[in-house]
Amino acid sequence: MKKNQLRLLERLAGKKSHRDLIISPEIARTLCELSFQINRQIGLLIHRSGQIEMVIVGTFSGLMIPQLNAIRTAGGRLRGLRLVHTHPGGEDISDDDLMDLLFLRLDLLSVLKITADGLPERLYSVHLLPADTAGRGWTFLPPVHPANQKESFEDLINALEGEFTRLQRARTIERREDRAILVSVSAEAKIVAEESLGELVELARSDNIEVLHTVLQRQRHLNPRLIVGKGKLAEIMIRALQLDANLLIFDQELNPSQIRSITDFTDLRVIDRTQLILDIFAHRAMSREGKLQVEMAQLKYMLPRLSTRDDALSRLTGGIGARGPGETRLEIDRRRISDRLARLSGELKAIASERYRRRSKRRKKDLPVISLVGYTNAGKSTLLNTLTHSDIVAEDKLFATLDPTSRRLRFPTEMEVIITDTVGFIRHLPDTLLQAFKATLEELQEADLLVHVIDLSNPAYREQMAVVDKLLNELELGDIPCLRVFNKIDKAPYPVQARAEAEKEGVVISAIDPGTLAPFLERAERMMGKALAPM
Ligand SMILES: Nc1nc2c(ncn2[C@@H]2O[C@H](COP(=O)(O)OP(=O)(O)OP(=O)(O)O)[C@@H](O)[C@H]2O)c(=O)[nH]1
Ligand SMILES: [Mg+2]
Repeated sequence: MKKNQLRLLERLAGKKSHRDLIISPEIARTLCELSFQINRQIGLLIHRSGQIEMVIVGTFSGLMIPQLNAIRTAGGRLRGLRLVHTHPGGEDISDDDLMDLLFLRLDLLSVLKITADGLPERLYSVHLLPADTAGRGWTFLPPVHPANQKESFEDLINALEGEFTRLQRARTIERREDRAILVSVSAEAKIVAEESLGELVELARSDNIEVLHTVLQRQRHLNPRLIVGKGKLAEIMIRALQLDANLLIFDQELNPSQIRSITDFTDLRVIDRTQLILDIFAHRAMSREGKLQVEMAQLKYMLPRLSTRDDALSRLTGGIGARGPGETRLEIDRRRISDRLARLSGELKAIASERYRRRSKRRKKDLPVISLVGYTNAGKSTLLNTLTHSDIVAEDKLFATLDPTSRRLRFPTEMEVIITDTVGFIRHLPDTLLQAFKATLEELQEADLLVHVIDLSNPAYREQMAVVDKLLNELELGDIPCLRVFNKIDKAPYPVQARAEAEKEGVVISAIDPGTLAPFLERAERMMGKALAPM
């Protein structure tokens, strides 16, 4: 580039364009002339006030827009910046341009086409819409010659911002909650993917997150970098903007580089299923042990993700300072986390041995133990409450119970047992969580009888049973006698069939109705008797 060209460019950077026009005709002309001479795209980022914030020189066919975080915004839903750039190649708005508009939430994006003698030919513009029309979240303005702009740009932007705000205000009654779009990208069968996404919705609700929209994308091959294709991601971003979402939750576990590349495109917080479950656990844990276990799981999840040098991480962790000069800060954090993990593991061991001591005491009294296990929300706590007239927390939320609770139970025949309630299982249970809760779950090995509670009213109850059976095996509990209890018969869609089916494998109850529990008590007692009989 020649010196005088460079000087012209530099001078552009200090200029102010007309605030009521997309671009001043004189500036458009200079831009076209220069772009024509150097045969590269040139772009201007113009603030809503008209101030030119940045001049970007690209290649013949492309323009790299740097991170915009540092540039002041105009305080609205849109970014307060418009991009006007030349296309020396002569094409109008391209797909890449559209992506920039969407991902950067620009006020507007324009392309200046250049004539054969290097003058402005037409200005092509596109902007986002507050609500989809004809299935699209953006619209094109009629092309005009820059010297012939009739419409007020300021009026256009004010109207757009006004509409965004109005729609959002109408939608937003309660603003304290997180507002999320849930995304599943899966190669699994449709029904499996749907069930899993449905469960993700329940998980989000259980964590007090408002679910605004769900996206199910089935793909045979997952995009390794972004998981979803770029076009799909763009669509999601528009929805997020229109619905005023602040959180994106993926049903699939995201690896560090995926989180990073997705957050490169958006300022939404991005988390995955595992983090959501960890978050629920973090909110629910009551006992000291539970809290330590959850913290351990969270740190373990975070550790491998610390190697990404990206502020995505600080969004991911909501606090841990990830960015520093070079790797130094990260290294320290990493070490600090390792230290903390070591301390946690020590404390947890101490608690476990204390529990072991208590347990041996209980053993001396020789009360047999029944442990309730099962998928989350199956009705374990409800059953324990009904059986023992207690009122431990049982609610229609996933993972209502985290801390194990024990109660005494007297059978009709006077046999006395201890009955314990445990944390529920779920498909894709994060491994870090399973590891962290292993100590508590190992207590299940002391059980004389496992009672596997199943929610018969859930269409996916067969899969849920399989998930629980698999986890029980993994925890080496497969050898303990197990009674299947099919619960919620009152709510089952086809009760007669369901009952016939279930009674082949276990007993059928409705935990909210004490009158239905007799077959369960009888069978449990018989199995206990057998289990306790001397060999
Ligand atoms: N209709 C009906 N609802 C039930 C029955 N048993 C439990 N529920 C409801 O199902 C929901 C979950 O019950 P919980 O007892 O909390 O389930 P849980 O297995 O302890 O769940 P987590 O602790 O989250 O793993 C609650 O809203 C219960 O009222 C039943 O037999 N019939
Ligand atoms: Mg429970």
